[in-house]
Amino acid sequence: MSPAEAAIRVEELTRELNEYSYQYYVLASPTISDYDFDQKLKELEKLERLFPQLLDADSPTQKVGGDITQRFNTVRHRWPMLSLSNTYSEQELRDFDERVRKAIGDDFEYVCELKFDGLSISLTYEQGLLKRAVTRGDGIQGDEVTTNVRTIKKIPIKLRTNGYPHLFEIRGEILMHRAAFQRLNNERIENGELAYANPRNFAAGTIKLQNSAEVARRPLDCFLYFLYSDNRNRLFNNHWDSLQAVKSWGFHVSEHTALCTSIEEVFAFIAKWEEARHDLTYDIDGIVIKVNDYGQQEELGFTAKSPRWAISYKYKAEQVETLFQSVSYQVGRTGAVTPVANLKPVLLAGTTVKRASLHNANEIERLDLREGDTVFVEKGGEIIPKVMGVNLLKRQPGAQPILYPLLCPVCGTPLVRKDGEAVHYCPNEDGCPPQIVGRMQHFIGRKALDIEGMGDETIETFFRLGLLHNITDIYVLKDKQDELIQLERFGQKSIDNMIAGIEKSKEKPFEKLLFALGIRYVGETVAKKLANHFKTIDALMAASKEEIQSVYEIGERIAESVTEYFANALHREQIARLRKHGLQLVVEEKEIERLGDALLGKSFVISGVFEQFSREELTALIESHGGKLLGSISGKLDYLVAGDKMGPSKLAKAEKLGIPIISEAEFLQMITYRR
Ligand SMILES: NC(=O)c1ccc[n+]([C@@H]2O[C@H](COP(=O)([O-])OP(=O)(O)OC[C@H]3O[C@@H](n4cnc5c(N)ncnc54)[C@H](O)[C@@H]3O)[C@@H](O)[C@H]2O)c1
Ligand SMILES: [Zn+2]
Repeated sequence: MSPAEAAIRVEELTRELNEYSYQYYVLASPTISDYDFDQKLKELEKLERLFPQLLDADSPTQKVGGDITQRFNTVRHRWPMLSLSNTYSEQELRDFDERVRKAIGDDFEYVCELKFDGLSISLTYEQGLLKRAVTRGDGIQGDEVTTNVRTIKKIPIKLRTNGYPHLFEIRGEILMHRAAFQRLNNERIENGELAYANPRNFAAGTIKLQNSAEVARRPLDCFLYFLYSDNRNRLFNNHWDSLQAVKSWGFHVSEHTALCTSIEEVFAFIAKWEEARHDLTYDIDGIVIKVNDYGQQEELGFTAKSPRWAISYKYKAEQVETLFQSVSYQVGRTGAVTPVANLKPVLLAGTTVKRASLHNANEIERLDLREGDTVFVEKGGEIIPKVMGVNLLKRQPGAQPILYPLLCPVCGTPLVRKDGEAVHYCPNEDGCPPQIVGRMQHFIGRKALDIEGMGDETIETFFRLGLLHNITDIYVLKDKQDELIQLERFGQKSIDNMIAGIEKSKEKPFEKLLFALGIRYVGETVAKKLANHFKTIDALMAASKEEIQSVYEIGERIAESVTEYFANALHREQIARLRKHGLQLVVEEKEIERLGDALLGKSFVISGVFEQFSREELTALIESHGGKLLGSISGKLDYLVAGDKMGPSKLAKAEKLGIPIISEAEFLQMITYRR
């Protein structure tokens, strides 16, 4: 390759790798496998070695990938948080072992650990108390997410034993177990929210939420694997001993760790976990191998991006090739259309795979999927496997591209796609059978009106027989008992049960009903916020988009969806009928526990990061003292409670409108002094 050719290739690889990293770290939706990403990175490294004049300080080979958001305090790491060099091959691992031997001789040990597939976190403890938690960010500085990390039960807030240094930093990986991932992701799908692709993305997305109460609701775990402190070398000689010690201080350290004296033992560890990893309840993507002795680690040192005394051996995600047969388009409760590839059955990671997800039209286009193609299928943390690519060598000449349907595959209505969204929807929400059935199933579901004695199948059967056309029909079933008793497998006892369940659902609180309606983007939490703010369905129905959007943490997308829903005459008529049947359309008083009236009639916006309270806690304080929270700054606002790192535009707006800007302490005085 000539230097000119190399320069072109280096530029091309740099551009591609930067784009993939952005998709991976910032958008949390990778479009290339880790293996392919790492191969491209290695190709770039090689070119930079061959043509050193092409090496740029800003190259992806020199930087730790990651993102820093503007939403948190940015904190500089005392010790840089580096990446690890990685390999997928036995030979490269032997080369690593050779390099280590050359530098420090033959007398050393390795510690082998699992490579947890989560996000790294740095925790600082002072006097045995958790002071600060910071994400890796770009390796030099990261986001301070202490409030969120404090909700993780496996991370001690206060250490119980003695013997730890006065000040130390400990690093580890935050992750979500697969079972929790599937449960919470299914909930999101049911609520019409965007699903996460895998447990790692879910964990990373959770740690960066602004709402710590929501973080606490999502179970996260954390394994610790690095100790740093100024006097570390006086306390321990090596990494292994430090791991045993931090375990006794109360940290969660993996039990699947081994001390190895030869590279052959390392290979045995790798081979064991290649199989055994499927039995773990969380994902790992490889093994980390670290030189044990601290003195030897120092001798080996670091590159710009990673320590020379450690390496990760990554497992290639299991991939198989099979024939793609057709695409099925499934219509969900919210009208979202999901394309699924039907495949020639094939064995993958212990299960037979017949179908694989294609996500949306963009994905089909990206894959350039054609009829009769042979595809690569991979199993990630996802519920169903994913089509990763097409084997172009096996493409039939003249194969036709897959065209996304223009019409709903069930009801024939032209599909729509909103600006900026990847997903197609069938807009015929009140006439498209899977949407009607799905909405009724959602209505009776456990988290909605929780109607006992009625299940998904009952709904389907009743819909098919013409006994139910929409949710309001559920409340007239009691007048149709003569018809019901004729049905097969439906005795008097189950009818009685069901009718009792339906009657009981009339007492469910307004927020449950609001959630049960299945308005797009109105999940449980949003329903609760809207109910608490507007108090009655009439107030909500009369509210403008702007008024809805002014509710704390309610965005434009939700506001638009709610106003659209209630603008529909059919929906208004359904509400009228539900009212006639006696369902709860107002918030029962007493729902907000009142601590005082000091803030009665006053409205607040809170912005930024606070010292003593989380934003959630401040919200609760305002509401329990009779105050109201607004979502945005307007002339009607009484106070802006400003914390650290408040957005400059908010500040400017409040100043322009002459709205009093108060600190956390000033706010607290408002409620203590007047009580
Ligand atoms: N598919 C894509 O589009 C895409 C894009 C960018 C990056 N990536 C992937 O991400 C990798 C880069 O990410 P990275 O810098 O986080 O590297 P990495 O994930 O390969 O390894 C470093 C990380 O491993 C983690 N880790 C887990 N268990 C550990 C243990 N026991 N000891 C020490 N560390 C442990 C730490 O968080 C550490 O930061 C790339 O090599 C690539 O595979 C993929
Ligand atoms: Zn339809």
